[in-house]
Amino acid sequence: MLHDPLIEVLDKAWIELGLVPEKDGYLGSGAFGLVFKVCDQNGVALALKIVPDVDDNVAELQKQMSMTNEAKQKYPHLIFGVEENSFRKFDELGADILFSEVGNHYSSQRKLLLILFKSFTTTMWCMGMLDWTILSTSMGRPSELISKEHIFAKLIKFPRWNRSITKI
Ligand SMILES: Nc1ncnc2c1ncn2[C@@H]1O[C@H](COP(=O)(O)OP(=O)(O)OP(=O)(O)O)[C@@H](O)[C@H]1O
Repeated sequence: MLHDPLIEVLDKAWIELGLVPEKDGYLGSGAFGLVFKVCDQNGVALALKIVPDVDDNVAELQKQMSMTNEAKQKYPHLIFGVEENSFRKFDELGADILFSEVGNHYSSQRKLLLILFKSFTTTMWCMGMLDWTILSTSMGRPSELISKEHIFAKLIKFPRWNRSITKI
């Protein structure tokens, strides 16, 4: 039978932290570990991350714990917390850590924010083009119509241009 040190880390973490594994609880994997949904003894869902003891994984996990704690102090509503005293190191096997929330992991939030940001900049860009088109159409009209008032009348519909109207 094959021996996988990560399975041993998982077993030890469950026992030491008094956790109940969730059926189909696999949440995902990152660059250096696996994450599972588990429940504490009060039935509260938590995310358990385990890493194998290869390269600097264990040290990285410890670093992630301190950085998460620092970030949580600064932005309590944005960051998932780490459960107190949940970091365990199992010699030559790996380590674990327990995050206090299961939900939209920050990587999916990051993707959502990126999509929102891209749509926002595209909209702004299109609106800028629209303003520019209106402005150049106005400029192409007979000179008696190219008055500040005429352009103003067109641009006033676009309040964000109000500041630049004085420059016309
Ligand atoms: N608290 C959580 N709630 C729900 N899903 C989570 C949670 N934490 C992690 N996950 C899932 O597990 C995956 C791996 O998370 P993990 O923290 O190991 O990696 P990462 O943040 O993507 O990158 P890195 O390996 O660099 O830390 C995530 O992409 C996400 O799908």
